[in-house]
Amino acid sequence: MKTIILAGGQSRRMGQNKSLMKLNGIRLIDRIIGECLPISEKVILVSNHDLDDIPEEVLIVDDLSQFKGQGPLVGIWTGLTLAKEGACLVVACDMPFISKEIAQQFERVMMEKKVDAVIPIAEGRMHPLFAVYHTRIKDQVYQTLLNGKRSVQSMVSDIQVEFYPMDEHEGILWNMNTMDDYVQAAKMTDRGV
Ligand SMILES: Nc1nc2c(ncn2[C@@H]2O[C@H](COP(=O)(O)OP(=O)(O)OP(=O)(O)O)[C@@H](O)[C@H]2O)c(=O)[nH]1
Repeated sequence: MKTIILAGGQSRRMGQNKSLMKLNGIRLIDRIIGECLPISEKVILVSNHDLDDIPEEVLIVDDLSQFKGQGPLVGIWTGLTLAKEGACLVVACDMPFISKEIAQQFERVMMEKKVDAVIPIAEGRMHPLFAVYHTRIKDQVYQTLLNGKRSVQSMVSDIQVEFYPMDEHEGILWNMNTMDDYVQAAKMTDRGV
C-alpha cells in the first residue's frame, strides 16, 4: 500500500501550522510519518508548506492543478495521481492517534470486497481523512473538483465505498483543529506537548 499524508491546509482555527505542533516532544507530522512508513511502499506528503527534517524516503509535493490549496480533496487527488496504481492510505496530518494496524485492516477489506474505498464510520459519522482509496477513482475525484465541489463527502457518493465501523476505536479517529483540541491531545499522551 502507498500512503498519502495531507498537510497542505491553512490551520486557520489553530492559528499555526498544525503539522509542526509537538506531542510528547514529537512533531505531529513525524508521528504520522513514523506510523505509516513501516506499512508503506511509498509515502507521499502533500504539503504546500516548507517542511524541514523529513525522512528522505518521503516524497514531498505541493498540490497539483489549478485547485491547489482548496481543501483535502485536492491533496487526495494529487496523491492518487502520483501514486499511479493500487491502494492508497490517506491520512490527515492532524490525526495524532491513527493506527497502522487499522490501516492494514482497511486495505484487507478493500481487497476482499473489491471496493473503491474503505472509510471508517463512528457514531454515524464517516471519517474520510483516515481511509483507503484506490487510484482508479482519481478521474472521478478530478471531475468532482471540476464540478466545483470541494468536500470529500460529495465525492464519496460517486464511488463504491465499504464503511468500516469503529465505534469501539473512536479515539483513533480523533483530530485536532483548535488550541483546545491540542490541549486535550496533550493530556491523552504520556508526556504532554
Ligand atoms: N494537500 C492539501 N491538504 C489540505 C488542504 N486543505 C486541508 N488539507 C489537509 O486536510 C486535513 C484537514 O484539514 P482541515 O482541518 O479541514 O483544514 P485546515 O486548512 O488544515 O484547517 P482550518 O484552516 O482550520 O480549516 C489537514 O491534514 C490539512 O492539512 C489542501 O488544500 N491541500
